[in-house]
This record gives sequence, C-alpha cells and structure tokens, in this order.
Amino acid sequence: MRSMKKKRKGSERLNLPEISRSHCSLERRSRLNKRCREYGVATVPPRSASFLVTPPRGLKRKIGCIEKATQMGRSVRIGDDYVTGGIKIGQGKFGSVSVCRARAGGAEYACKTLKKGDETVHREVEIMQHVSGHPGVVNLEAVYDDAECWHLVMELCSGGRLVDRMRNGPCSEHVAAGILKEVMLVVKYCHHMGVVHRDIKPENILLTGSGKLKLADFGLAIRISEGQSLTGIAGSPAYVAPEVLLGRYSEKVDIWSSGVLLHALLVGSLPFKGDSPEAVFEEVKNVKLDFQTGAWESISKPARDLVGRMLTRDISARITADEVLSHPWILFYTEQTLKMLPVKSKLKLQHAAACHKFVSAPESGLGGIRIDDGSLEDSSPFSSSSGSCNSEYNDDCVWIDALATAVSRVRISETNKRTKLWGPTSPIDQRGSSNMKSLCKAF
Ligand SMILES: Nc1ncnc2c1ncn2[C@@H]1O[C@H](COP(=O)(O)OP(=O)(O)OP(=O)(O)O)[C@@H](O)[C@H]1O
Repeated sequence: MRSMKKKRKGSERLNLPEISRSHCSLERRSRLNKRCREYGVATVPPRSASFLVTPPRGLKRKIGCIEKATQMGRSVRIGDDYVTGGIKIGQGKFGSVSVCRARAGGAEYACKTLKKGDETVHREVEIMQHVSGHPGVVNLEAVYDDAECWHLVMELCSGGRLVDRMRNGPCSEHVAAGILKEVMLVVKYCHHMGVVHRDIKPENILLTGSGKLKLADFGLAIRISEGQSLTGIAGSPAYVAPEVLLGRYSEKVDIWSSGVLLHALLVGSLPFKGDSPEAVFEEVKNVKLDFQTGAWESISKPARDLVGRMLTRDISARITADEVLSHPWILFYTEQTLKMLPVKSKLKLQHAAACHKFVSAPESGLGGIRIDDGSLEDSSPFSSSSGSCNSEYNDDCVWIDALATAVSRVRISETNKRTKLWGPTSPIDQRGSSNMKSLCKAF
C-alpha cells in the first residue's frame, strides 16, 4: 500500500482558533446566502437535508454566490492578509500545503499553493469554490493568485488524516457507520452540485481538532451534468471503480471508492491488492469478494449487505449516496430515534447468544487498537463507545439481528438510466490510456 505512505504521517496537534471571517461581514454573508436560497442553490445545506434543486453547472458563479474572498482575479496579494511560510504540512503533485496566519486576528489556516499552467489546477480552484461551504468539505477561506501560483487559504484540519487513524486495525461497526455517514453526506452534496470527486480515500479525508471529518483534495474532481458519461482514467488504484478502467463512468465511482473505504474500516484491509497497479486493476475488474469467511464472520449481515451493494460491478445495481444514507445499517447506528424504540427483554435474552454472529466482536483477532478516540468530542464519529461489549452492545445485537432479516427483504437500488451508456466492450479512451501511466506512477 505505497499510496498510503506518501503523505505525512500523523499530525502535530495544532491549536485551531475560531475562524475569523475577516473578508466577509456577517451581513454580506447572509445577503449571499439569501440570494443563493432564492435560486435554490445549496451553499451550506443542513446535514441530511434533501436538496430541492440541483444547480446547473456554474450557477453558483453566475448568480454571484461565490464569496468575494474566494473569487479569482482579485488584486489583493496573499501577503497583505496572511503571514505565509509556516510549517509545511503536505506535499502534492502540483504544489504544497503549509500553515499560514491571518494578519487580522492571528488565526491559523492551511495554505495550498498550486503552480499555474495545468488545466487541472484551474479546475481544482473552481471546484473548491463551488463546493466549499458544506460542513463536510474543507472550507475555502480565500483565493489569491500571482504570476506563477494560486494560493488557496483553507480551514486548518489539525486532526490529521483518516488514514492515519486506520493504521491500527479495524474499527467497530458503530464507528465505521458514523464515518461512512459523514462521507456519504458530503458525497451526496457533491453529486447534487454536479461534482464527482474521483479520489475518495482516507488519505483525502481530514479531521478537525474536534474530530469532524472534512473531504479534501479536489485535484481530480470533475463537473458532471445530468445524464453525462465521464471518460479519462483518474483515481487511486486500490479505490478506483472497475468502470473507470473500462473508460466510461458516472458519479457512481465515488460510491465504489467509499465502499472500498468501508471495507477497510470494517476489516482493516483493502479489498483489492497487488504488487503493481496492473495487478490491483486486475483484482478491481475480476475478483469476487467473499463476505462469508475470515474477518467477515464477525461482521453483521447488514454491514456486509451494504459493502456488497457499494462494491457491485453492476453499475445500475450499485446504490446511490442517498440509498447508502437510508440503508438500515447506517440508520441503526446513526439515528437516535431507531435506538430509542423499545426492545422487549425476552427478545433481548433470545438474541443474546446470537450477538457474536452479528456484531463486530472487540476481540475479533484482527489485531490492534480500534480507532475510537475517547478524547474527541461526542459529535465526532470517533467518540463512539460501541467497540466494547457493554449493555448498549447487547441492545445493538438485538436490532442488528432483526435488521439482518429485514435488510434481506429490502430492495434499495433502482436502475440508473445514466449508466446504460456503459458497456463492457467500450474502447478505452485515448486520454485515459495516457492517464493510466501517471496513475501507475502515483501508485
Ligand atoms: N486544510 C488542510 N488542513 C490540514 N492539512 C491539510 C489541509 N489540506 C491539505 N492538507 C495536508 O496536505 C496534504 C496534501 O494536500 P492535498 O491532498 O490537497 O494535495 P495534493 O497536491 O492534491 O496531494 P496529492 O498529489 O498527494 O493528491 C494532505 O494529505 C494533508 O496532509
């Protein structure tokens, strides 16, 4: 898993001061939000909100919902507003990320500096402007440019990367469900905004100081419109969807990658592995996953059901972000109302013995400390205590058991018209073949 090593390990705990919006008064912000609401543009939607209107391409820009501070082409220099050149916290293909400090107020931010010239760099800046504002996306505070570079000033995620929390082995189902829900809420938002991320992986999911998850790195993200098929190979080998390798795909690739993430969270290993990118691609295209044996024996049936629905090669059967969010396993672990439903004690006793079959056992032999981090605040997916065998655990068993039966009867997927364009004999796009080389290099 060389790709998992290439970024910084862990992270120094940095103080994360209150974000001061020196560029945009509250009054202006509420005016902008009002304007966006009038046009049905979901700039900062509430969690789990359903979006009434899917904004067409670039609508946010056309109607002036891009905040002034994040607009391109402003005459103001980054040095006027921020002290740059702080600790380097990341290095990517097109630039680096370092800490900067606001001259007004002294708050710290992450500054991503990207060399101008490549079309993908310009696209990253544009897409960041478009999706920034959602609580699950790293917030873009301001954009500056000079002759050579773009400077993206972002909120500083001082909690490090999700991948660094996953190194010690699998996490409990409760924690995995909390993480997946957060990821799917932001994926759903991106898809509603007409954006496909194309590189969902734990290296690109950052944590704030209080443990909130934030999707970052829109370097491979691309716009998509209703019914459009994308071409061109992009992604990270272990997370790439099979249809990307075949040359035609849609936003469903983000569901596949999130399924790979869920697999890794639950059993502590990636589903598709190999000594070379080509070997990984072979597995992505051909391996039949077995959710019945080995580490999966200690995972609940609903959890297995969900991974299977996300990692299906039949694109029309692969579920959408919305469907993942309403899957019984996610609802069970993340919706308080479900937990509060009464459970008869007799039923509890009957099912106590079955617990070990259906709930991820703390001593599952998969090794290592779980990624639950009790030091983080309650709203973080990491604050769950469900990894231990307590009374909540037993209650969970009852519900998980009942859900295992219920879920087998639920039909979640609907045919996705867009994916009908796809066919196994589609030629691999020319641009894709050359991209394949850089993808291999990146791996
Ligand atoms: N807002 C942020 N707060 C804290 N750290 C960050 C932030 N943004 C990026 N980083 C750090 O910098 C690293 C590189 O950032 P990012 O992934 O956006 O760059 P990239 O050029 O696209 O990288 P790559 O080429 O590896 O995909 C991240 O893995 C993370 O460790």
